[in-house]
Amino acid sequence: MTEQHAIRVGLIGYGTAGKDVAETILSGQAGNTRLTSVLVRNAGKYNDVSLDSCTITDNEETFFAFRPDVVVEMAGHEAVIRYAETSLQHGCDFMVISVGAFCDQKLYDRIMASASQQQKRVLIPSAAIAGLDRIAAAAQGPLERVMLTTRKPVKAWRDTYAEEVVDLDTVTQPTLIFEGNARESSGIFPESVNVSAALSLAGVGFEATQVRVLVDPTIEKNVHEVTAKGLFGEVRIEVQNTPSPNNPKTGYIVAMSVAHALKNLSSPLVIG
Ligand SMILES: NC(=O)C1=CN([C@@H]2O[C@H](COP(=O)(O)OP(=O)(O)OC[C@H]3O[C@@H](n4cnc5c(N)ncnc54)[C@H](O)[C@@H]3O)[C@@H](O)[C@H]2O)C=CC1
Ligand SMILES: O=C([O-])CC(=O)C(=O)O
Repeated sequence: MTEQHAIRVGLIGYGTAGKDVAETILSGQAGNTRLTSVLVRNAGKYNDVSLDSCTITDNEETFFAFRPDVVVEMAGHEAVIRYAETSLQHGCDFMVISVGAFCDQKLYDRIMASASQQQKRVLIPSAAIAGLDRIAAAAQGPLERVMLTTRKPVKAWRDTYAEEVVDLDTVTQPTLIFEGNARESSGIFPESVNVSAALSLAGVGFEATQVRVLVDPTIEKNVHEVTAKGLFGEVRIEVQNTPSPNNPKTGYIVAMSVAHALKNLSSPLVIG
């Protein structure tokens, strides 16, 4: 494939993970892709940022005028609500990391209908979690249990729902702050437990996916443990993600996973 045929990428959000994704594309780590435009909320904040020939804009029309093949959302639930259907209707695939927004079933159904109608795809990279391929394969047969346990250090829980249920300044022991299903966890933790939504969509859905969330002052990394049992057998997968210094809620691996998913779009070899 020549540079001329590079996959055109439009990025929504230039925060912790979005910036890292932009860098991977510019450095060639995301395969044969080209960053055409970045949609931000206030372009004036980025006057000093130079991304080769890519345009940073806060204007939706300008963003889509660059005709991206794939729009990559790295901006949060509100951006999914606002731009998923619009992206598909502009003829773009939509790669999404704020998957928890899909806990709104009506929104999810509308987005899926748009994707089918436009013959475009919604792409969900593994991001902070692992084993989605295994859970999706295992869901081909009966699955009797899929469970996620998410544990993060105190600093990852500032400015979240956790502050309503635990005193983050004094907590010394691992403390359970949520137990329920993924429909609930995706909505309660929009910035921290999107992984529960990705797991649901891979496996047994939002209601049947069980979720436990802990504030854990004894750990340094963001830990996600997936367990599942079914006809296929059993699996237990634990990831320990190094938190990004700019946003300890998010691991470095999130942008790396998006880069890998983008690379898969143009690679002759697709693994996973
Ligand atoms: N699926 C997964 O495993 C993971 C998903 N996430 C999701 O990714 C999101 C982003 O993570 P970070 O980069 O760490 O957050 P961040 O807070 O560092 O960056 C988000 C950026 O998006 C921008 N933004 C928000 N709404 C926007 C809009 N409508 N248009 C354009 N830009 C907008 C913000 O100004 C900010 O610069 C999180 O909120 C979370 O929902 C994060 C980690 C893992
Ligand atoms: O990066 C992580 O550990 C996971 C995360 O924030 C999310 O799922 O929203």
